[in-house]
Amino acid sequence: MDKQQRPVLISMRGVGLRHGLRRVLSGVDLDIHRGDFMAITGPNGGGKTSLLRIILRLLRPSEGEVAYFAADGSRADRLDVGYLPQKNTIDSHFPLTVSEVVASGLLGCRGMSRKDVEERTNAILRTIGMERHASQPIGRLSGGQVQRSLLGRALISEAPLLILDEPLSYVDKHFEQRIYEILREKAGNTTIVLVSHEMTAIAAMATRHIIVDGTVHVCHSDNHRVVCDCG
Ligand SMILES: Nc1ncnc2c1ncn2[C@@H]1O[C@H](COP(=O)(O)OP(=O)(O)OP(=O)(O)O)[C@@H](O)[C@H]1O
Repeated sequence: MDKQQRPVLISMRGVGLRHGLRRVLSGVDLDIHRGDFMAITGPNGGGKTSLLRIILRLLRPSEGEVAYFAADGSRADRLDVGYLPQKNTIDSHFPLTVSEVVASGLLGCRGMSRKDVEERTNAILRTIGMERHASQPIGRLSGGQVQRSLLGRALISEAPLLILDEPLSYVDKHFEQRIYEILREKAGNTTIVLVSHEMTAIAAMATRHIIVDGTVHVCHSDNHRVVCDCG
């Protein structure tokens, strides 16, 4: 279905962000439609993570409005979302196992039995290739293994919206290919918003491309390929 016909999921109008005197984002007008695969790139410090955090309502914009919409077009208070943050916010001293970190992605899901949670967790551990590390404390993992675990946490609820901030960070080339497979499987039936500096493979999968450098530049051409950050 053409993007114009798909219902809007998230709408941003006149959104801006300041940190103290420093202006990070201004004049952001952006609609994210159901089923979009939106690839976001841009220079370091351009405001990509800030934009995602505003979309997630983890950060309040200094001006403008962010609205969520249900499938029938009515306003929604919240969205079910799987989120992979750019920065690993897990305290390495916190006594959590890989399984527990992955399963924590189900905390907002009601009505699941312990067995359901266990089965879903085991399935995701296989998806991210971390079955052998299931009982290992998260603090004793490599950077790439933590990243896989956090991706598992984002995927486990099978939320209709997936927001991934630099999912390719720390992972090896083999798992990078696995991430592309996962994204191909999800694309179409999940709305994906993904930030990356590595666009070669992702740009070919994405249905929309934007560059964030203090504001949002939407690339309209169907054949557009984002091959490098704008400088
Ligand atoms: N909590 C904060 N307090 C003050 N300034 C901040 C804060 N968080 C981010 N910034 C500033 O906001 C700007 C945008 O940061 P952001 O992390 O959104 O950029 P980015 O495009 O994701 O960068 P990168 O590509 O390096 O990950 C940067 O100049 C950063 O220093």
